[in-house]
Amino acid sequence: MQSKSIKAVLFDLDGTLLDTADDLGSALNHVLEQHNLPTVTPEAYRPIASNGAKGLLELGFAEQLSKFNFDQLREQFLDYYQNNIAQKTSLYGGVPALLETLNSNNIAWGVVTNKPEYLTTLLLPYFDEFTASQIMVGGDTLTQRKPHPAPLLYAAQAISIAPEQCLYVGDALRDIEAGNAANMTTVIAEWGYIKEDENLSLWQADFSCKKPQEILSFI
Ligand SMILES: O=C(O)COP(=O)(O)O
Repeated sequence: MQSKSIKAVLFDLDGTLLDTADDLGSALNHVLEQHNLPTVTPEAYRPIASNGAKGLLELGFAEQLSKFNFDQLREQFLDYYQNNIAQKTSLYGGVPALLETLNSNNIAWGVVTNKPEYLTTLLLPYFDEFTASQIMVGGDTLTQRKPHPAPLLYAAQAISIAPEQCLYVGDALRDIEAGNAANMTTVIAEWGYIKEDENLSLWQADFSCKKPQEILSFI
């Protein structure tokens, strides 16, 4: 590994390190079934999976949404998800090897997600790889969440690495906006939940990768 100025890698979680879409989709379909509405296919929910409970409920309920109490739907969704959080979720191929290489080269790494902290704390222990993570910042750890840079700046400070020496890797525009605003080097995780017609060149990321291992070339 070449020695450049990058000393830490911070990652988005859903759609970047973990493929959580099918457990999120199951939670959505459970709520839809409870209300006798048609369920949603993986092809439809996967590109939305990074948008959390709100984005998925908006997709599934569409124009029916206004007929329901949104907070109640969200609670049903989160209850089901919490109780079934790691049924189908897995690390993306190449992620374990990437994290292993970071560990063996003493590159600090951690997670900055918009997923609520209680769910993230519940999910990460299902995967031994996260024991080496040095920081976890959830969507409600601070009052601001991505695309605001505050969670990223907080993570960098917690691991005592200057933001300019951090990479931030994510699969959503809000990840790249947050990373750029935090003065980090930003990388698009193209293997994540990105719509087919998305024009990634408009995101203004520093780099874009098709596979997790490619991230090592920036370090
Ligand atoms: O659950 C969410 O809201 C999205 O989570 P992410 O930031 O890890 O993509």
